[in-house]
Amino acid sequence: MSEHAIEVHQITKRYGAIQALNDVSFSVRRGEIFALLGPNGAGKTTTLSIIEGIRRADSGSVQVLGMDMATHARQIKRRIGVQLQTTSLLPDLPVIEQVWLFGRLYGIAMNHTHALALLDLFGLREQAHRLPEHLSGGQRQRLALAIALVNDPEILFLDEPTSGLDPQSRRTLWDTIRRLRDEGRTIVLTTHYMEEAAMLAHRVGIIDAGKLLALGTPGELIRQLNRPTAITLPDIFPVEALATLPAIVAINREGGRAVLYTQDEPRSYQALMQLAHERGLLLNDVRIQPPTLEDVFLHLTGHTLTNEVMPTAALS
Ligand SMILES: Nc1ncnc2c1ncn2[C@@H]1O[C@H](COP(=O)(O)OP(=O)(O)OP(=O)(O)O)[C@@H](O)[C@H]1O
Repeated sequence: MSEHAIEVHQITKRYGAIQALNDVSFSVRRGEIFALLGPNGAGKTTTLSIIEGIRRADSGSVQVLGMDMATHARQIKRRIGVQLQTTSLLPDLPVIEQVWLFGRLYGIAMNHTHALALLDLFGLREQAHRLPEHLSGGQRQRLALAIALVNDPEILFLDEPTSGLDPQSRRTLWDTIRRLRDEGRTIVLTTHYMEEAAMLAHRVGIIDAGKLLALGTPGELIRQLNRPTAITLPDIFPVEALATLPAIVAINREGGRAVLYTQDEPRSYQALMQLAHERGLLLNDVRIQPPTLEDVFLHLTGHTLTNEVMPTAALS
């Protein structure tokens, strides 16, 4: 059995004059959470829908679970789950009936107990007889996930699963996604939240303007950037003393703060603490800022990922 759940080879896609995808290739390993990270219009949804067999690429090929999408779409579709956009929920159907309906589309006759058990997994038992419009945003997203699982899929596709959610709902959904992957499923998601890719995904593909620009674990992508970490502290040491600290590549002093740029944060930090100890100075309010995926994105594209900043409460 191939270690890859998905292999995408050189896919391209045009919509009239718009080159939505340009020679995109990557693979997704079995059992990983893979995130396609990019801004609006980058080509994330197009990529996902081609892998799901909803759209066709103009050229290139896609293998899913060892089968070619061009020849085995039916077999593949039985083994994957696609999270609907919540706007695609049927407005007049109570929650539990939505689950039954999608089960029937897969030829699965779910009984009441089975459907309730699925809703239970997503904390939706009490909402079973409500209409979608009476659910919160987070509950609607969880219902869409529950529906994507009716056929017990091996691969789950989630298009911007936490878009528009508040920080608490977003964290809850991250936990749910991790649990689904712990059950052995492969998860492919798209996001334009840098923190979401960094915290949730094993590997990330960075996509912009239809091109896949980089691929790797968040740690690898950040390390390849080879940028120093910034250590900000009160400006209480002479610059000559700071310059003797190991691995420091630059020092800035401004507005009562000193910023040390280091290639080896643990070594520099330890030596800094030692320096404070030797001089009998108390060192508090020290901030450490390693480079982030946002820096990687900026470096690759020359522009920022998104104007929409995730509230920091989501990270606390
Ligand atoms: N059906 C379509 N017809 C014409 N252009 C399209 C169509 N679907 C997408 N596009 C264009 O193709 C490009 C890629 O769109 P796509 O939806 O794949 O990006 P995305 O990264 O998923 O963005 P978003 O997060 O906004 O959905 C965009 O320029 C978009 O406007």
